[in-house]
Amino acid sequence: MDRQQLATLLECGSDHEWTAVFVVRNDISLIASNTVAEKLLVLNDYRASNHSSFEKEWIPHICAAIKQMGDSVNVQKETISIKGVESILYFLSITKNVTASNEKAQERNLLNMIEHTYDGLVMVDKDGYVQVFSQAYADFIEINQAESIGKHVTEVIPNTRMHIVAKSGVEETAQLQKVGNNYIIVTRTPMYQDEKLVGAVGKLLFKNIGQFTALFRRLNALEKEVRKYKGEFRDRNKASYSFQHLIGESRAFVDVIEEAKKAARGQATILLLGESGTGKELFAHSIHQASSRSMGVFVKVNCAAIPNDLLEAELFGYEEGSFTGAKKGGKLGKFEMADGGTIFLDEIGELPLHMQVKLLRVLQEREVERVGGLTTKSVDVRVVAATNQSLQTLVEKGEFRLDLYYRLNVIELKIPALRDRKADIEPLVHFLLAKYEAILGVTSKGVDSQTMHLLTNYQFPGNIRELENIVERALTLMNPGDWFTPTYLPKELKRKQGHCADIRPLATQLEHAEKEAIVQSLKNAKGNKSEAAKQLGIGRTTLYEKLAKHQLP
Ligand SMILES: Nc1ncnc2c1ncn2[C@@H]1O[C@H](COP(=O)(O)OP(=O)(O)OP(=O)(O)O)[C@@H](O)[C@H]1O
Repeated sequence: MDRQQLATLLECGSDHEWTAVFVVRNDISLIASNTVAEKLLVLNDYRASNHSSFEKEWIPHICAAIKQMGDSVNVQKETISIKGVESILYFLSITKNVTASNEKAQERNLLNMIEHTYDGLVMVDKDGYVQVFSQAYADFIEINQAESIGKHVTEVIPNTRMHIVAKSGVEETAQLQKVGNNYIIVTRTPMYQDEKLVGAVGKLLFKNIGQFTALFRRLNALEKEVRKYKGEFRDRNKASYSFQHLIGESRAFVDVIEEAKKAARGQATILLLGESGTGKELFAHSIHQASSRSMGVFVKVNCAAIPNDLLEAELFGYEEGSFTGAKKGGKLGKFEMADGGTIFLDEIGELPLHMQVKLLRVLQEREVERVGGLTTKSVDVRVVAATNQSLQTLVEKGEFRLDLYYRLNVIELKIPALRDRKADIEPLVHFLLAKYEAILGVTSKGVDSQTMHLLTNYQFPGNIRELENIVERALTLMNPGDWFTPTYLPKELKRKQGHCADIRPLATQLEHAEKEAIVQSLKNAKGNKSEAAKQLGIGRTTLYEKLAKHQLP
């Protein structure tokens, strides 16, 4: 074998399986393949050895090093003659262990990940000895990372409980731990392998309590904000009245209140009928408050106030991008908002026909479909509807669907007009007077009998709303502390009842007439008091007394 052949032999082998050849001549020379040289980097050391120590010490040493790398090795020895010189060839047939090297690579990746992902991480075995310690953690507590491995964790981390968790198997979440002058927040999790406790992993969540407090404050602020919005939503969508706010003692009124209280107990749809201003909305609020849904929201929809093309989106909501101008994230419809509560559909007679069909479906299926949506959502809502129109007439005219009318009219409550329950007028006037005195910050002596008489006999086409306006107007025009006299009633009301002049108490009118007569007679007598007394047919002393009484000069 010449040098060239030997060189080829030395460098043979593939990536996964390669052969290292060592040639020992005359006890002193050594040649190894480059592959082995690169891998073991100890070639020069072999060169210095002799044949006997090479075989006894270095071959086992090289084999051990190869095995430690996870590969397997097989040694063969052959005696050959190279250019007449006897030499010994050692063939090391090395097989790379792919699995082992993959595992090594995975381990390296994992450690790499730990270094880059976690702020601080420590892993101990079941006896509390450190197996892994991330650089960030080491930097934070100012220790040498490499030196920490293998030490007992209590020697590395002050006030640690890692060794306790590794023994107890009980997780400790978000615990405060003092490190130097700082408080840190850590989580210690026991580690199991084949259901056996093998150690624990500790994670540093916050490097100082300040970070945690800042996060905690932020969370608190967000929570407050959510509570505020929830509160605002509930405030805007809550029933503000209950039956005790409804004033009236007439038989007709008391009867309808009783019916409404019974209806409130169930879940059936209620239709409130009555002229405008009779208190239908107040009834709807009160029914919700007296029902089992009182903890839920009360959502009011005025069907007459919403433009036709917006009505569907308003009632059932819409999905994002369902039309130009649709809000990002879509919008909740009133039915969804009222889930668990009551929806009050005021002026239901104004609902356009195409929407009546959709409403009918919701009432039947108890499901809503958002505009632009592909799915339906079930809602648990009680419906209370109201109208001042005759739905039957609308049905006859083809403006209201008969099927919807029946769906709504499960329980019908008719609220009588104020003129049909005159006994309610007086208590209502007193109630409204007190209400508006408080609102306007004024006081009055009360309502005189003439005014009450006029009010009781008035027809009130606008019902209680009209009475409310009359009382507010009077209190605004009156001097503080005055009586509510007919002077402060609207002319229209007095005219309709043939009441042409203000009627004031007789004594007041007599006083006023006396003062007028005195002023007139003094004018006629050009200030001569004796002459004026003569004209008036009274004595001078009496005239002087009356001048003083009326504070005339
Ligand atoms: N029984 C009552 N006691 C006290 N106030 C009442 C009573 N009924 C009605 N009101 C008052 O009268 C006004 C009109 O009532 P409400 O709005 O409930 O009437 P409505 O029948 O719903 O009217 P519309 O048909 O015009 O919507 C409200 O300010 C309400 O507070």
